[in-house]
Amino acid sequence: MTALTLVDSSLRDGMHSVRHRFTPQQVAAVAAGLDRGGVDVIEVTHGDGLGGSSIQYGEALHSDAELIAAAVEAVSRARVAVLLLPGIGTLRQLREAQSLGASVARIATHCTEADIAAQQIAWAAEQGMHVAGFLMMSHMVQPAVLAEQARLMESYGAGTVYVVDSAGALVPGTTAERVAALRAALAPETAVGIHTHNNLGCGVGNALAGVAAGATWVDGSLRGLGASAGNAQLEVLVAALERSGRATGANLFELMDVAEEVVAPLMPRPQVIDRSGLAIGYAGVYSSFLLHAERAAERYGVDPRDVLMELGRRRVVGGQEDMIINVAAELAGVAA
Ligand SMILES: CC[C@H](O)CC(=O)C(=O)O
Ligand SMILES: [Mn+2]
Repeated sequence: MTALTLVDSSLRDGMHSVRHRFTPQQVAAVAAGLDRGGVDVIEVTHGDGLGGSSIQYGEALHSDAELIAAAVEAVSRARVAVLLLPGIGTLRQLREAQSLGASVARIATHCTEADIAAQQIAWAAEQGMHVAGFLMMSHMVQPAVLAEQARLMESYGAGTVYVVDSAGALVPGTTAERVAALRAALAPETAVGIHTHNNLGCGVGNALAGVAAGATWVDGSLRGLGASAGNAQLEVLVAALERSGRATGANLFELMDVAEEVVAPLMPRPQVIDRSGLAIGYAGVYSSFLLHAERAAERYGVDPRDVLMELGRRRVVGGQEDMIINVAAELAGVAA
């Protein structure tokens, strides 16, 4: 059985929860703990990836370069990964990250837009980085369609392709179908990854289902720290994997300690599934729609959950935020 690659996203997906305000000292403390805990890959960058710091996505307190350098310095065996979304981050920023010691490049696109990552994936693979293609909002397409997109990423040079449940809208069965479709479509030497969110309370369960279906790169965050309802809680995931007979190579007690003593004090609030997080997962829409939906709903006197549900039914994706006002107005029976 292929060994699992355990990936931590606390210092990247968790950035959304702390409004991109981690300091190099905090990054170093968390990364050192994850390294001691036996995590294989530690992802560090702005929540929206390299170059994400902006008025649009939220200004970070420190540059990606400072944070990557702090993580690289703090680890002795784990690899440091960076996220890049084509259109937000640039190859120049990826080159800088690599020169600072990042050796894994996670290149993310919407689940039907793998082709926009051809250049970035090919470049990073040529530089000798391990490239993980990240198919976001994977619940929005059927498994066969997702598998075609994964094959595109593989053809550009990705060594791993991920099913990414950005909205936390998958459940164990629909997760397993997608992972199995990728596993069947990709070459045996290409790994399949699983990145889950907890909006429907299935973060850890979906990761387990993904691993049972053939995923070998598996993501989590300490204490679940991540966007919206958070990610699969890494220390819980490790315990559950071990109890399901999959060795992780991690030191569980060390991870528990880092989660409790280092990460928990940095969290603005416990990572719970509140009604907003649950509505995002139930509707299957981008978590960034929430604020817009709440504002539009208030303006037109409707329930934001109804707005989110209708956006989900219409399969509205990032970039179509102007639809949110139209939907709220339509639900209120008035012109936008
Ligand atoms: C905006 C990037 C996004 O947070 C990537 C990710 O972790 C996801 O889609 O779940
Ligand atoms: Mn995520």
